[in-house]
Amino acid sequence: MSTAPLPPAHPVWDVSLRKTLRQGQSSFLVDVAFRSQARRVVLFGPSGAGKTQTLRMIAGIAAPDQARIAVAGRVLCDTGNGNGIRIKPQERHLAYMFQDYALFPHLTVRQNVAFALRRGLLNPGKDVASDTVDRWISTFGLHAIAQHYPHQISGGQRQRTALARALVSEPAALLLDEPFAALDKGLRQRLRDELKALQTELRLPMLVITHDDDDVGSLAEEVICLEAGRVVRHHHDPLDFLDTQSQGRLPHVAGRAGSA
Ligand SMILES: Nc1ncnc2c1ncn2[C@@H]1O[C@H](COP(=O)(O)OP(=O)(O)OP(=O)(O)O)[C@@H](O)[C@H]1O
Repeated sequence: MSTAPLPPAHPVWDVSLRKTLRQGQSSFLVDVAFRSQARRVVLFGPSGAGKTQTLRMIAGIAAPDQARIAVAGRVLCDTGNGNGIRIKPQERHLAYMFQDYALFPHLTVRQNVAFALRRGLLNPGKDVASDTVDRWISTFGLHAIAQHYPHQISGGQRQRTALARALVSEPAALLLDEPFAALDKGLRQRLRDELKALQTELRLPMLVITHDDDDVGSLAEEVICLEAGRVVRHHHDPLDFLDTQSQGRLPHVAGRAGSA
């Protein structure tokens, strides 16, 4: 008897959202929908395509006009369901890493990492005891700089601190906005490899925004291309995406190799 695996009950990413952004006389419509079973998905598109706005609505820090958003089987927002579901950002259990990392400048590396575990309104103390914080400080090799402030550390160390801070609360998924944009080329590739290895170990769903092909090549299982606020292509194979990109860069495209 054949034992074909059952299809998974829920897609990892089930996103359908709409929002009109208005500024003065101009407006911009974000109308994005995609479903994916992949754990490492890249949202790719030129500047102004609507990538950050999409991520902000998934995270719950921007409110869509209409949406149904479910991540890893949990419905986070459903405006079409009776009174509607809009889970608060802090209750979505998603970690969001901003383009500029948004570390707290007046807190040390250790305090920044511990921030998500604070109770009440007080910032964590400099020597806050926590096995979880220790684990992430150690995973990202931050021991030597744990008592430094963000302005005293390098770009790569800032990025690692931001990732440690994102992971310390054991999120259900990781949302990363241009995680490597602020780094130089060599460091970028090293941190991509580290991030991929970590994601593979944790099996944590990860949605990454980028307009860098190399991020796609290193990280993506699937690629969703956004232009002018909409999904224009969904590549289930990142090699297809890279192929399309390289064809687009050729001065004269005579047809794909192997095609008639
Ligand atoms: N509050 C707002 N009011 C009106 N338009 C806005 C507002 N915020 C963003 N936009 C517009 O929405 C569009 C999408 O912006 P978004 O930041 O999502 O782009 P992006 O794809 O992330 O670009 P980048 O790669 O440069 O970060 C842009 O054209 C931007 O000007």
